[in-house]
Amino acid sequence: MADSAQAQKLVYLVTGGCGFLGEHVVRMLLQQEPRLRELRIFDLHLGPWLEELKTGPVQVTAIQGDVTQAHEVAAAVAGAHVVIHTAGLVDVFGRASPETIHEVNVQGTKNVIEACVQTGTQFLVYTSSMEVVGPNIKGHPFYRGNEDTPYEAVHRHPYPSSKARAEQLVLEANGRKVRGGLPLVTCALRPTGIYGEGHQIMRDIYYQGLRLGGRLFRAIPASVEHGRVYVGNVAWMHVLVARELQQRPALMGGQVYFCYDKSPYKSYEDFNMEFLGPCGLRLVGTRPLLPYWLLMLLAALNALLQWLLRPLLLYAPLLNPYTLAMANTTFTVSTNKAQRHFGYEPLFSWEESRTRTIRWMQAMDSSAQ
Ligand SMILES: NC(=O)C1=CN([C@@H]2O[C@H](COP(=O)(O)OP(=O)(O)OC[C@H]3O[C@@H](n4cnc5c(N)ncnc54)[C@H](O)[C@@H]3O)[C@@H](O)[C@H]2O)C=CC1
Ligand SMILES: CC(C)CCC[C@@H](C)[C@H]1CC[C@H]2[C@@H]3[C@H](O)CC4=CC(=O)CC[C@]4(C)[C@H]3CC[C@]12C
Repeated sequence: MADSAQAQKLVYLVTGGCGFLGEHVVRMLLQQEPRLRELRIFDLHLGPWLEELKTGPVQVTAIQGDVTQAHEVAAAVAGAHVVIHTAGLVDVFGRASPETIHEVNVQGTKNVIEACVQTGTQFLVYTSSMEVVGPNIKGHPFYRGNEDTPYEAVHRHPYPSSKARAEQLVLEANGRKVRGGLPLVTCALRPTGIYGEGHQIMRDIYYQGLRLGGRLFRAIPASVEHGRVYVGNVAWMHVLVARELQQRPALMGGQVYFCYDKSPYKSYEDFNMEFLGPCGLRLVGTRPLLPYWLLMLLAALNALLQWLLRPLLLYAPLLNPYTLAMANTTFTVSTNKAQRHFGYEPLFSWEESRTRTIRWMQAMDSSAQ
């Protein structure tokens, strides 16, 4: 008892802890980080599921706050040993303005960095994205690349631009002196497209398929590979990187790591069918049903409609020029940098990741009926 009381001494803060990834990070920390004394969960919207966590041995503190408000961030960070900054505005559908995306993703990250410096927090893990690399606007493929693969990263869309700028700020902050004189140690994790329990886009595509009579129509050639990674493994990587950053600051400080696991390389649609298929949906066509030029036209039309309707309503379909380019450009990673630097191995096999995701979708399905 005395031993475990002594061992439980660390305070962690997870920003965005009620989001899709954030919730998995929170639950993973509670399961896998025995040195945890207090876990602070900071989010704009707090989830009701937090209540059930408050009965465990770790003190769980829910903080409703906004990363764009420097004073709220500083108050949450004060006294924390480690910050895992997952909060962000994930919008590639034109729901939010470019200014708002920048404010949350860039200014929010600046506020987190400054809060660490001012209050003396030494370890900061940032959830970046594959999108800081690509796909770029020229549609160049990134085929099974790693952290050192040369690639022309060119951003125009507000989301990847904001993630790239925020990642740069986090990496540049590595080594800054925090209050008390110790150096800040930072690193960034770059997930590819995350899937798993709680994935909103998968849910949307599933309901779209149901509306279309249980069918989805192939839009992208099966040969275009899109990188995907299971949310449980992304969460595990966050827990491990946060722990090991404290042990190996010289090696890991200022580094970026792609998030990867054993999920197969497939096209975006074929990959989704691994889960949607067992839920009764069918992907129609071995080749795209519409020619690419027509899809581009439809995507452009959607963008025009979004602009025209904006004063009246928010029209934000899945298909727009940006999402089409994303889905239609090969972007996959093949790396072992996380394994080499901090001993990462996926916690969940592909079979388990798949089963868990299917189980979640089937439960969603039965609760909807
Ligand atoms: N979903 C994906 O496929 C990928 C996501 N990422 C990154 O992972 C992180 C988490 O993404 P998801 O969990 O998918 O998104 P999400 O939208 O489910 O979670 C983001 C969380 O941040 C919170 N948040 C947003 N604005 C905030 C603000 N101003 N102040 C405080 N909290 C705020 C939201 O309330 C939400 O709970 C993001 O930084 C995203 O850029 C990176 C790669 C892929
Ligand atoms: C109807 C179209 C032909 C298919 C649309 C699919 C798109 C909605 C998705 C294709 C690729 C996705 C993105 C990708 O996985 C990388 C991402 C990384 C992030 O950091 C956030 C999410 C996302 C932008 C993801 C969003 C949905 C797609 C664009």
